[in-house]
Amino acid sequence: MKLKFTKMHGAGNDFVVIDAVNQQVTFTPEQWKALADRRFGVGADQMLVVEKPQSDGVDFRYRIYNADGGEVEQCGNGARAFVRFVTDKGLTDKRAIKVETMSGVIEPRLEADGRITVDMGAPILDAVRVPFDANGLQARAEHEDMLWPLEINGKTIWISAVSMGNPHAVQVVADADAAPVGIDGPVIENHPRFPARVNAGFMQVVDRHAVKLRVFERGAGETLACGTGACAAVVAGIRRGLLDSPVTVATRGGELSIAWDGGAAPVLLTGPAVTVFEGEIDI
Ligand SMILES: N[C@H](CCC[C@H](N)C(=O)O)C(=O)O
Repeated sequence: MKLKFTKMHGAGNDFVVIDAVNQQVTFTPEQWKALADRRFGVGADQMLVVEKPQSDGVDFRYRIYNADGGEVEQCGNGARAFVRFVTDKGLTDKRAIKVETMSGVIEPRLEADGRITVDMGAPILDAVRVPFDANGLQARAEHEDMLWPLEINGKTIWISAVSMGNPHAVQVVADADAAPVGIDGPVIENHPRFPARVNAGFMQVVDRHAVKLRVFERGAGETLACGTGACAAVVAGIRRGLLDSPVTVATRGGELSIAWDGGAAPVLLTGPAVTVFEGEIDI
């Protein structure tokens, strides 16, 4: 079939965005993987599929597929690209849009300055719901947080387990640029204590309102930015007593801003969303 798509990115985390309101899209994981391939396909970290809503009181549904073809629960940078897409395509004239995802309804908003703020909902900190198997592990309390030991490549790392609808393992490192993201990232991603696998965050604290972050993403490898990863890292940093809201997150692809008042308060993610080109592909 001929598939129309829009290539977009949010701080360098890049997407193939598809209007499934006006075209029928039912692909296999192999087809999603082929679309994401940077040599034989269009190339992207994730594919975002915009559909009519299934629930009342919601404007759209959007589905997220990783480069490995697997469907996942949430994508923070993708939520911003979604807003830019439906606005620019004239699929809505709203500026605050209710969109349902696999992990629930979120409400991204197009700001007057063109940036987009997404209410990502409250973080999930109960290990079982991340999901993280903590059985038999001895946690280390730090401020409000619980740090868990993981055996990785012959060493023990201490991680915060946080879900933003999707699972994250966040560790603090002295130097994000020097962190062994390519070596430890895949081992963390596939660690048996994360039954749904996990996104691995490497956070360097710059000051109480700024961090540098690299994320080895589940199903995509290291990306230039990870929106839910930035949310999870800031939540972990605030709970560890290392950060105060709001926090500027410097990623390799650009800056994100995260605000969180703690507890059951929502995490607010603000950042850019850019359309790169329109395309069509036979798939
Ligand atoms: N790799 C993630 C999905 C994309 C998240 C990321 N691109 C973001 O901006 O939040 C996962 O498997 O949970």
